[in-house]
Amino acid sequence: MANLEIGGIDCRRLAEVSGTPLLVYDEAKIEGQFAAATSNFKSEKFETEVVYAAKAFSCKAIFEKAKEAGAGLDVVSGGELYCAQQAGVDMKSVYFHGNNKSEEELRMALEAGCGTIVLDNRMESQRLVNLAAELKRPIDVLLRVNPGIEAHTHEYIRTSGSDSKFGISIKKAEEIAELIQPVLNSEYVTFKGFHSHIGSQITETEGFEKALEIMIDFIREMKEQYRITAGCLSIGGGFGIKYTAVDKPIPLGEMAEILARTCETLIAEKGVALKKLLIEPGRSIVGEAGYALYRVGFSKDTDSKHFLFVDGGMSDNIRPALYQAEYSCDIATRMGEPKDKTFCVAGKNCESGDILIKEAKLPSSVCEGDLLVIYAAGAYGYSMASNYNRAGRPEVVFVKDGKARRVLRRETYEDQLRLEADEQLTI
Ligand SMILES: Cc1ncc(COP(=O)(O)O)c(C=O)c1O
Ligand SMILES: N[C@@H](CCCC[NH3+])C(=O)O
Repeated sequence: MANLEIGGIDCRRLAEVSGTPLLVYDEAKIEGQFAAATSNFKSEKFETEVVYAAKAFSCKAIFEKAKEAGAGLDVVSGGELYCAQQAGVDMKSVYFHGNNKSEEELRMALEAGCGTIVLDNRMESQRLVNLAAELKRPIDVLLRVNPGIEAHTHEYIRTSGSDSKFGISIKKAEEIAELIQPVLNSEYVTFKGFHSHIGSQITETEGFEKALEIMIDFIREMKEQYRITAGCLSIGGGFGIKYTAVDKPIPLGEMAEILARTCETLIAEKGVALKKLLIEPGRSIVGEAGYALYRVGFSKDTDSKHFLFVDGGMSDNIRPALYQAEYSCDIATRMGEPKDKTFCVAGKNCESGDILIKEAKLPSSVCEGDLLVIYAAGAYGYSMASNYNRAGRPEVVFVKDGKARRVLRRETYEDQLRLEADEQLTI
């Protein structure tokens, strides 16, 4: 009976030291993914930049890894921006996204010296121009447009259909040109180009190639029809990873290379001068590097199911309940044993939908006290975790070369009570 090792460390030891549920990141895998993206996303025709999408997993330690890899940072809230500041990220490399940034967040970005705001709509464009003038702070902008591509992924994580809440439909060229006008007249805000993002967990190149073509045609149209020059294009993130044997993603490095080459061909064909191309991977950087370790508790048989309960659940990984997302798992303390029984792996949250894996083949010898590992748990698990049932968020450790470091400590009952208040409000 063997135990799973991550980064040269026995899982049982990790669980003994840190407790469970525990999120373990193999640092070498994170570094490998950053390197695959940055080294393959290169061109002699234009500048390139890899921007890590913080929403996939954010904490100071991962922001530091992005910085070391020479990647920029995509943030979508004051909270992510603040964390980036505290991690010592170069604010010039920060791209601030979001469809409804508050005035407070826009001020914060301007005051922090954030490099680029990715504008979403007309109201935001005018608001930013006014605020930048008031604060006398320079800032670059990209405008998010919606190329209208239906990506092959779950409907909740598609972002680019014509009714998406993000960006402005590419069909509304005149409206887009009008929206950019105040920026072009602004002393402080500089229009750099366009952004598009077609969805997430996309495993084929086709959607991205299509998006590139549509966006490059659009850049040409804006130049010819409206004399608006967009030197910069971000094609967003969304590169898929392998959750189960069904997923056959294109490796991130290959994807990055294909996008750079496709863009070179397209700009040559269409006679478009592009200064810079960006990608914004999130999931593909951290997803497969993350291992969720749970302690097995009780088990029970119902009419048609063998339930195996673990000490976490939808409060640390909402994805199965929210998107019917599928994962693969093992009993980390029984590696190599025959997987001869089908279990339904369920969490401990008070919700029937709190199922992590509907049908998992595992050794029938599994018993209370064993450890269960869910693979590819590094993206959108911790970042979408909640305190449902006052479950505390798990501890997070980074492991590498037989060494482990805690990067986020376990959330305690006391941490939660710190938010309690009993103050009379002056209304
Ligand atoms: C604008 C934008 N960029 C990047 C990403 C990162 O996506 P992913 O984690 O799928 O790479 C997202 C999320 O889907 C996004 O909305
Ligand atoms: N949170 C989603 C992806 C949304 C990406 C953000 N636009 C997931 O877990 O798959």
